[in-house]
Amino acid sequence: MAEFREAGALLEGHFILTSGLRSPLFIQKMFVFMDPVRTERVCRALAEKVQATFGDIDLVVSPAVGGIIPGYETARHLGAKAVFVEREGGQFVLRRGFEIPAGARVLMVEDIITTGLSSRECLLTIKSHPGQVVGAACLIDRSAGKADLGVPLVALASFEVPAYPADQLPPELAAIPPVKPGSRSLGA
Ligand SMILES: O=P(O)(O)OC[C@H]1O[C@H](OP(=O)(O)OP(=O)(O)O)[C@H](O)[C@@H]1O
Ligand SMILES: O=C(O)c1cc(=O)[nH]c(=O)[nH]1
Ligand SMILES: [Mg+2]
Repeated sequence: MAEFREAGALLEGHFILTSGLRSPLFIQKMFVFMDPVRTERVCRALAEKVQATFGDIDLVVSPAVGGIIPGYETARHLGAKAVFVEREGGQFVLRRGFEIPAGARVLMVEDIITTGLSSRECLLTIKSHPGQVVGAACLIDRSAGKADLGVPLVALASFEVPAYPADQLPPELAAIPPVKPGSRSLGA
């Protein structure tokens, strides 16, 4: 978390998350990923945890946009290849000629997990291809382990961050105009 704090990535306000939930805290991971040296440090640490938990990995698959940089950098430290899925008509698909070879030991790498919805969508797409999903990894798990991905998850940091349905906002949050920083449902 110190790396995220030092990068100025811990933002306070009123945020609309990709799940539609509202939160007073947003982790702007791109403020970490804009610094290659910092990104190397956090992803090396994640790769060490992954290696110790799952063993060798052949291929990392990440959900665009946020997962692309940590997926690539974590793969580099694992000695693996890295590809990503991206949204086409709202669904994650493997485009650009990327393939998941049969027999490959596959790791899903996400930047941040809140509800786990994006990770589950990504895993569903991965499982529609050959390859063996051995688990998932993320830099920050905002659910403190509550999100169920259906595969084992390794998180570099894990803590519970408040998030509320839009119709159950505490008054101090309702008083702030909301912003939506993520890329889900952005138009063409
Ligand atoms: O666990 P969840 O409730 O799904 O929330 C976490 C997801 O939200 C963010 O992505 P977002 O769709 O906002 O777009 P981005 O990857 O372009 O930042 C983040 O990168 C995760 O993918
Ligand atoms: O849940 C999200 O959409 C989300 C939360 C967060 O802190 N950072 C982020 O990029 N996305
Ligand atoms: Mg994302």
